Amino acid sequence: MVIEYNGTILRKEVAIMKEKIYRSQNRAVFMFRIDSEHVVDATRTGGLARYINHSCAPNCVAEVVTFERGHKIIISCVRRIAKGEELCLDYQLDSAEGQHKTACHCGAPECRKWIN
Ligand SMILES: C[S@@+](CC[C@H](N)C(=O)[O-])C[C@H]1O[C@@H](n2cnc3c(N)ncnc32)[C@H](O)[C@@H]1O
Repeated sequence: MVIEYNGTILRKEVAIMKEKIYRSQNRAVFMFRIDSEHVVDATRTGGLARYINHSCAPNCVAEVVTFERGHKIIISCVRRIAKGEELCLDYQLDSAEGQHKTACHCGAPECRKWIN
């Protein structure tokens, strides 16, 4: 394990509402979808894991561990990581359209060009 993705677990509907509020406040939004019904909101309560960028050839993977009393998102490495190397994840975001697409700058030879 490298780090846990901390934050507040929200139902999907609440997360959608909160995201609108954060955007209206020009706040950067940090959210991680656990499953179709739950999201971890790290915008105000999260730790350093929220700053991990996307890569199409990541050195880390995020796994959702489900407990009786909730969920945890555990980030582990998938290969040896050199000192000073940036941690990165494949966000595996649903594909977006038009202006909602974000160009990927991961620089990997196998880059898919978009993060969503
Ligand atoms: C969870 S934040 C990652 C931390 C962010 N870079 C920061 O400085 O706060 C996710 C956002 O970072 C940017 N990002 C992350 N990985 C990227 C990539 N490979 N290419 C382009 N933008 C990326 C996108 O704007 C994305 O919505």
